[in-house]
Amino acid sequence: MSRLPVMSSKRVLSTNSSANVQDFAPAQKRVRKDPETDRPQTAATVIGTKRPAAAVAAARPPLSRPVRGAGAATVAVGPSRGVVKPYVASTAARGGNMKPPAGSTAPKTAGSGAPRRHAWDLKGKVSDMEDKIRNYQTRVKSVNQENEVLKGSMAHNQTKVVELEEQLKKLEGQIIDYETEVKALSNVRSELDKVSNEKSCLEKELCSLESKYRVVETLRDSQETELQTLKMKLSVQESTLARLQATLRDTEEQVRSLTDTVAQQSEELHAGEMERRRLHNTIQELKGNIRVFCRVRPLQGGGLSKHIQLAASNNKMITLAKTEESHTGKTAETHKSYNFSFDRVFGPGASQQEVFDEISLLVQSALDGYNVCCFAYGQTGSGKTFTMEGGEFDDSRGCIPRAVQQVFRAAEKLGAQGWEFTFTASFVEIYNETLRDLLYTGKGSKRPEHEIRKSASNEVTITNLSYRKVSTEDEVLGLIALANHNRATAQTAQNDRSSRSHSVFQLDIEGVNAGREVKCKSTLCLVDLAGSERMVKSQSQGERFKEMTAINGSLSNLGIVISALANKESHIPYRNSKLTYLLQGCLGGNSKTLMFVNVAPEPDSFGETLNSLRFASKVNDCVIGTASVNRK
Ligand SMILES: Nc1ncnc2c1ncn2[C@@H]1O[C@H](COP(=O)(O)OP(=O)(O)OP(=O)(O)O)[C@@H](O)[C@H]1O
Repeated sequence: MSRLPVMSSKRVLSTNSSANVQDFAPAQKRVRKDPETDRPQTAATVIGTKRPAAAVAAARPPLSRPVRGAGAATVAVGPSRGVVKPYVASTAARGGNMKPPAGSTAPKTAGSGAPRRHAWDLKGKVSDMEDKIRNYQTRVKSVNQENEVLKGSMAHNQTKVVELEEQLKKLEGQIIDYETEVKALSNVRSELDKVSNEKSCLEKELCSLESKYRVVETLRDSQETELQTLKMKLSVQESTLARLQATLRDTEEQVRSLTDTVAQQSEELHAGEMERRRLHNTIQELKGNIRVFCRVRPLQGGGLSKHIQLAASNNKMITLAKTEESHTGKTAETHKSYNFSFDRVFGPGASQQEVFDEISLLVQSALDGYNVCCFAYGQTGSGKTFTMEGGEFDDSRGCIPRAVQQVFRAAEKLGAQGWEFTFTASFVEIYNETLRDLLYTGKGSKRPEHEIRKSASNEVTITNLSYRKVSTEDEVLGLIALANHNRATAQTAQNDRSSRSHSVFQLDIEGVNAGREVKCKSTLCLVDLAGSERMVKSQSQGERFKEMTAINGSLSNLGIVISALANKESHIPYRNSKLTYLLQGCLGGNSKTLMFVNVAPEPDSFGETLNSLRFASKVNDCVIGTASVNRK
């Protein structure tokens, strides 16, 4: 690591010269290198012999020799060997390191050329030895000093070593830290790689985005241009709008005034509608609350009937004329004619529409809140069903479908004036004084029985009868078809039954004008009566006798009721027959009644026609009291 501190040992080593190292090297090694060591130790063998003093003095080394020059010799003369080496040999081996002091006169050793002491010069040798010893002592002292220095240095170095060890520990800790850091850094590096990958991806994306941006910029520029154009257009439009707003304000003002006018006119319209109803009713009352129309059926083979004459001057007279043979035989024949006057007489050529036009005013009265009852009276085959129901084609449709159509159309028109209507239809047959629901759709075996009930508010209802809510003309026509189907089923079981039963179609009408808090309620009742022909008692037997009794009873009671109403009798015998009981609400003071007397033009029906016209004439003479509207 470059951050590691430089070892101080280098400095320590630099203080010691290579010579010093050699000086303090082990003595053995240096001895081996010394050539003097191979030489025979003659000096040792001559210890104790005398030598001259001068020689000794000459052989003595100078005292001022450098301490370091004797280092190796000190080791060489270590006490472990017990051998004293000659100083000369050791110093000679050192070369230039041990320089003798200048001016020294000591005899040279054999190696260096110094004079050798003679064998006898023991003193000189001793002196040399003493010199050597002193020299060695000096050197030992200096070595000791050096040793002390070295010890101090060593202690210092040891301290340093401890310090360095501590530093080393620290550094090892640091290394661990650094290694951890390195690991972390390698993680960082991998992260960095990832990031750099991501970066390159992002750069690519950026490139594509930049190209897109350029496209968008182009687009923006074009849109800005467009925007400018639009702004210009907008300003034009704004000025137009301002003009239009001014116009709108004027128009709103006009609308307000028109709304006021409409409200005023609506008031007037309502008042007008009420006035129309009042006048309409007045007219109907002037015409009579019970009216009788006579209708002559065309001859089945075509042509004109001879015995029925209709007044050409008006359409209210009918004359029955018959020429009979004289019973006395005095005259060839007797001419008898019977004149009858009705509210209206329709000849064989009268269309269904012409007939309906006359009763449509009464249908309007039903919508205005008056009970209306319209029934057809006449012998079998005289045209009652044709008048009331008619045929399938539009032209031949009878009073019931036309009345239904008128009711729904008128209700729709009145809706614009705030009226809302609900309609309930029922269709019932009275046969042999028994009621039968013609709108029944269940199993024949489970047909319920019916009773006529009168509520506290004098409303007549039939128990278990189907009362169907209807809202369209088609729904009602569907119910009429269902009723005809039910009648036809009964007819096959019992021949010619329809001629011997009364069928009563009732449409209950309820109108509400919520805005004006006005309500009205009425019933439009359209009845196809059973054939009115009388049967000779002797010819009527069994069921037929029972039927005829029931029919005659109910028809004659109808006449009685109408007569009682006309005479304002205290008791009106409604309950004497199912027919009058059921029609109670539609007959009398609170209703408008229309009777069709249908006439068969055939000569053999003369008697029945006469009877029918007589009955109708009686009814026509009745003036039933003023009808009151069912309005709240
Ligand atoms: N005004 C008329 N114009 C043309 N055809 C008529 C007219 N009146 C009745 N008819 C025809 O005469 C026939 C008998 O008429 P319708 O069935 O209406 O008599 P009805 O009195 O109802 O008889 P019933 O009492 O048996 O029911 C029918 O075929 C009918 O189409």
